[in-house]
Amino acid sequence: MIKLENVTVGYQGERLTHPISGSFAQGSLTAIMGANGAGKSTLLKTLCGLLPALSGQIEFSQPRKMALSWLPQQSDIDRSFPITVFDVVAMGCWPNTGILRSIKRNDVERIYAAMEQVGIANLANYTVSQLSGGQFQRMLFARLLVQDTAIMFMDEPFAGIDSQTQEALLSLICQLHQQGKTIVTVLHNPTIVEAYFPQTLLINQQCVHWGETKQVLASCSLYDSPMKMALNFG
Ligand SMILES: Nc1ncnc2c1ncn2[C@@H]1O[C@H](COP(=O)(O)OP(=O)(O)OP(=O)(O)O)[C@@H](O)[C@H]1O
Repeated sequence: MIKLENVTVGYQGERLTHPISGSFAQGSLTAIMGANGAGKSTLLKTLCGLLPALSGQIEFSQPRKMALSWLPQQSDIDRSFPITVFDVVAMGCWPNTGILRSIKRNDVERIYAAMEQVGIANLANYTVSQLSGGQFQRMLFARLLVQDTAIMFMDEPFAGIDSQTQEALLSLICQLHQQGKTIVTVLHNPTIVEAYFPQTLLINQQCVHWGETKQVLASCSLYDSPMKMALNFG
């Protein structure tokens, strides 16, 4: 479980969000929603420990370092770095092996199994600059599968990908949820959120809604206009 008590996030002391209190239960599947610039990515980075909270407390029921993995926004990643798909997916082993130790045969099998599961085993020797957006996103999911942590944070995993890849990745998220993972995903599309995500955390500077997705979306007065809602939570 991850418990938040009056947590605010932001930069240089300037808070982006209303204080957030509540918890991500073990095994829950939650969407974080809010307008552009509302602080969703900042909240995710704060939960991961990459940024300090401006105020409040975040408590993990297990040591955070080994328990979580993070799928960053594609725009946060330098795709010109000369590294192969295999090597990126192999980074999922680092929490267990350390950066400098070589991976074992068993790890290589896990890496190939993960690439197979997301349909990119044939791209193992490609460099990341040679991948399409959807292939790149599948690669990041393969790394998450290798990391195999109890908690998974994902930042806009479907941004800029085709509907077939989106379906494949949504089905993977559902499988991971069924395996008991705690999954927190930043998303913009209310139709996907309503169909697949039982819990929603809606944030902006003035208020926070957190609970069952239907109730959270219904509490938003713009619920009848998904597009308006995605762009302008108020
Ligand atoms: N490193 C940084 N230093 C200062 N301000 C930042 C930094 N990173 C982001 N911001 C600002 O913080 C605000 C929130 O950014 P964030 O990326 O968390 O929003 P978001 O809700 O994820 O938005 P989007 O839906 O557009 O991805 C934005 O106004 C952004 O300009």
